[in-house]
Amino acid sequence: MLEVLNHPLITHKLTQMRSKDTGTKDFRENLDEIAELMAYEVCRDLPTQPVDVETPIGPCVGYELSKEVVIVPILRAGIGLLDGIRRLVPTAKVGFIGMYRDEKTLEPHEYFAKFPKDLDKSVVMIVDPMLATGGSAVAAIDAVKKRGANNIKLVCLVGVPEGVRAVQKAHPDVDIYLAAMDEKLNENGYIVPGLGDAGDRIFGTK
Ligand SMILES: O=P(O)(O)OC[C@H]1O[C@H](OP(=O)(O)OP(=O)(O)O)[C@H](O)[C@@H]1O
Ligand SMILES: O=c1cc[nH]c(=O)[nH]1
Ligand SMILES: [Mg+2]
Repeated sequence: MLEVLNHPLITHKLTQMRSKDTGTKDFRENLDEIAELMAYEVCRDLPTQPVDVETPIGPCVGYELSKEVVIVPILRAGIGLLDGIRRLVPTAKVGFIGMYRDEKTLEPHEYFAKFPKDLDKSVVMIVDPMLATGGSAVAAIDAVKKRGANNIKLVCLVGVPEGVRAVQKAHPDVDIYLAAMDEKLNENGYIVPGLGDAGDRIFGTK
């Protein structure tokens, strides 16, 4: 399943992020707001179970979330999506996977991994602003599957068809959510038009 949200509020904020004139503070704030808006859509099909509740007027059957949610940002840039999603799912647990892309080969390299227990019983949301070649996302999904995850959503801001195809080929069971689908990759593996290097723009490292 691939869902490209294309929501006017998200597109407006993403347009501000795309501008090369947008500084670190506004870039981060827009990303945080988009994460919250995306979370609302991504959570639409979370499983629920009936629960008996006594209101001040009488008994009723309500519904509560029946599975833990585990958010897994791909370090570094994925951190920019974490707080916005957690505002909507404050009980979510958080796992981390550190991944950098070799600038020449574009191959992902894992340098850190720490996950909560029971990934096999949870809905696992892997989050990263950029889905370029798809190498980092595929490797992150491999890592959580190795630890038992079987209900996985990949949440990215900007993707390209190459990256989506790579994830769908390696992990056809994973639902993919994008705020926008861009055109292509350039010769350096950057998304065109994209928004540049997300990690550098979030953390001011360029
Ligand atoms: O789809 P891919 O071709 O794998 O590229 C996407 C990855 O590249 C960026 O991370 P980067 O390696 O720049 O690390 P950073 O988050 O520390 O900046 C981005 O945040 C993704 O993780
Ligand atoms: O366009 C891109 C591609 C990979 N990583 C980024 O941060 N931006
Ligand atoms: Mg980067």
